[in-house]
Amino acid sequence: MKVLVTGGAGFIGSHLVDRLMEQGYEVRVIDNLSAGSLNNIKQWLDHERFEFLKGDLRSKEVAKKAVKDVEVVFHLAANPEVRIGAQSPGLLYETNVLITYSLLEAIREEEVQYLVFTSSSTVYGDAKVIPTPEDYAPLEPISVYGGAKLAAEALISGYAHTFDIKSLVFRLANIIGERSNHGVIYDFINKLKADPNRLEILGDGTQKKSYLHVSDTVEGMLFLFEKFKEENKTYDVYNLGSEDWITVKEIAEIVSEEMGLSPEFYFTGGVDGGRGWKGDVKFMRLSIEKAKRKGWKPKMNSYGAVRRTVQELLRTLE
Ligand SMILES: O=c1ccn([C@@H]2O[C@H](COP(=O)(O)OP(=O)(O)O[C@H]3O[C@H](CO)[C@H](O)[C@H](O)[C@H]3O)[C@@H](O)[C@H]2O)c(=O)[nH]1
Repeated sequence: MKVLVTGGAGFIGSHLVDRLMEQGYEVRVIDNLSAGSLNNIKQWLDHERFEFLKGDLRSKEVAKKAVKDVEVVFHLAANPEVRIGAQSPGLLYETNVLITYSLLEAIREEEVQYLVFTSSSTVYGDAKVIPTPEDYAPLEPISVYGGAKLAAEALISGYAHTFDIKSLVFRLANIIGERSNHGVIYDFINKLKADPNRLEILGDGTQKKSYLHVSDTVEGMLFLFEKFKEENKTYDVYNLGSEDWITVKEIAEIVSEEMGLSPEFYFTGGVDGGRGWKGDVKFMRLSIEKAKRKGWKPKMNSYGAVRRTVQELLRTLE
C-alpha cells in the first residue's frame, strides 16, 4: 500500500515514517524542510520503497503531485509554534488551514481513500472539563494556532462527508521525544547550555499539561487507524495523550537533574495570570477513554516521557 506523509521529515512525521517503513508500506514524504530535516529520514532516502519530495503544499500543483497514486494521506505538515500566533497569525493560517485545503482539493481530485490528520489539544482552549473528552463543547480555542487546527478539522469533516474521503483526526497532547526541535524541554536544555547557573521559566511555572512520548503517539495513531478502517466510518476524532500531567517547574527540575545542574529558577511572570505567552493553555489533560476502549493506551506517563526525552535530546543535540 502506498502512503503519503506530509511533514514526514519533521519530528512526529519522521517517527511515523520509521514505523510505516518497518511495516512494509511504500512511503512518499513531502516536506518543505522549513522545520523538518533530511537528517531525520536519512536511513530511508535510498530505500526502494521510499520517495522524498521537497515542496510546499500551499501550491495546489505540488499537492496534486504529492497525493498521486496513494491510498492514505497522513497529514502532519504544519507550523507547530503556538506562541507565534500573536505576531504572525497569517503564517499559522497558511501553514495549517491553507495547506489543508490545498491537500483536500488534491485528495478529492485524485480520489484518495483515507486521510489521517494530526490536530491538537489546543482546539479545546481553556476547557472547563478536565480530563477533556472529544465531545467537549463549546470548542473555543484561545490561540490562533488552536483556531487554525480547528478550522482544518472542520474543513476535513466537510470534505469527508461531501466527497466520501474517510478521515481520521487525532487531537494530540504535548508530544515530546527524540528529534523534537522546539518546545519546553528543547528550550530548557538550550538555555541551560548557555547559562548553567540560571534558568528562565516563562509564565509562573504552574502551567500543567499532559505529555506523550512520540513512540506512544505513533503507535496509537497506527493502531487506531486500523480500527477506523475496520469500522468503515466516514469521520472520527480521537484524543491522544497520557493520563497524568506535569508542571513546567517540575519539567525544569527534571531537565536540571538530568544535566547534573542546580540552577536558580527565575520566573518571567508571563501574561494573563502566569501563562507563558498569549494563547498558552494553562491546564491541559485529555480524556483518552475513547482510545482506551479500542485497546490503546500509552506505555509512558508524562513524567516518564519527559525524563526519557531529556535523555534522548541530551544524547543527540550538539
Ligand atoms: O522556554 C520555555 C518554553 C515553554 N515554557 C512553558 O512550557 C509549556 C509548554 O510549552 P511548549 O512550547 O512545550 O508547548 P505548547 O503547549 O505551546 O504546544 C505544544 O503542544 C500543543 C498541544 O498541546 C501543540 O499542538 C503544539 O504544536 C506543541 O508545540 C508552556 O506552558 C510554556 O509557557 C516555558 O516556561 N519556558
